[in-house]
Amino acid sequence: MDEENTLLELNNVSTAFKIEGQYYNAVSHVDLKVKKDEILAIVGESGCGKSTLATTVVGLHDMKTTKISGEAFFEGQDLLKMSDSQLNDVRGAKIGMIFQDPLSALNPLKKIEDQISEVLDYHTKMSTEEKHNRALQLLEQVGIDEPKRTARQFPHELSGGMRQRVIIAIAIACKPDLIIADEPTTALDVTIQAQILDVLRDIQKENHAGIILITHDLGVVAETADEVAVMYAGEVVECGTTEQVFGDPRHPYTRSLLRSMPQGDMDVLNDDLYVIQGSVPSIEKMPQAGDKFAPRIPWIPASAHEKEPTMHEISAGHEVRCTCYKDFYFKSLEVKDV
Ligand SMILES: Nc1ncnc2c1ncn2[C@@H]1O[C@H](COP(=O)(O)OP(=O)(O)OP(=O)(O)O)[C@@H](O)[C@H]1O
Repeated sequence: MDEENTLLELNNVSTAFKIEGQYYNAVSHVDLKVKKDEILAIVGESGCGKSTLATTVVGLHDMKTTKISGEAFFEGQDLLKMSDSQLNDVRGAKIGMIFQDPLSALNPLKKIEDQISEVLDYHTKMSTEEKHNRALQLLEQVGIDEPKRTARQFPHELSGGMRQRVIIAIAIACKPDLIIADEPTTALDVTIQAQILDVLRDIQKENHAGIILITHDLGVVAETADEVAVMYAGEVVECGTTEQVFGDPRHPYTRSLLRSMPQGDMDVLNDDLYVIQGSVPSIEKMPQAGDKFAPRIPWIPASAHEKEPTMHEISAGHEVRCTCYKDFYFKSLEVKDV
């Protein structure tokens, strides 16, 4: 791992929410690195803690009901120790954020240009003319055909894809070093999704930014990401390059996810789509110790799991949690073999 290129380094990050007087972990002991010029995808089913991890990094939790521990070094400073005003300076300037629902992220009462100017006002000393020119340049950069027209419009006058482009324009307005995109294409149809991903990739190349792309869409990951971290029940269960994780998936959860998508996990029979047994437990019901995925693969004997699962290096940079990957097999195959 090239330390000089590391933009963000998470060490042992945990986030717990207070529910009826008790704290429960939504994110547990996460170690991750995001490098310059790279897209790290965080994948997993709904409820695995992907968004919580992202909002933890940028300090968007109500600390009256949230406990956060660990370190998140960004350009040498621990984001988790920053005051609100320090975080306000970082968010929008050095870290840009793109969230799932572009309509709720935009102010319905303000014209697009004013919304872009707002972030420039907060973080730069640009003149009115400079801001105007920068807004048009940004709209062009994110692939809007008529920047002047769009600049004068309100969010409701734009299509979903256009709104998401505007959100990206706002997120990159100050040329952030890191962009966090949480399900940026989920609300969009497939053609528009591909265009938005192209925009993100272009920006990453042009600005040399690092991107954290949160998604449950493995197709998007395969096409876009350089590195992948698979999360289950608040933990990273497998990480590595996209080639490593998709080409040689090891953790039972990763293998199940890949097998549940068309053309996934080619080394196993794929004539029918696999359905992962059960669902992600709510945080109150999450197993507190042992392999959290074990209840969903009950045919694997308890002795295959570590009592306190740790990460194991399969090859340089490719890590998998728990030793159970060595004994895992798909139950449907067992049935077919009979
Ligand atoms: N503010 C909160 N208070 C209590 N529990 C929360 C809070 N935010 C999230 N959770 C719980 O934490 C767990 C992780 O949620 P999170 O949204 O991070 O998952 P996710 O993988 O991003 O899922 P999705 O794709 O649906 O957003 C879930 O069980 C969720 O219900």
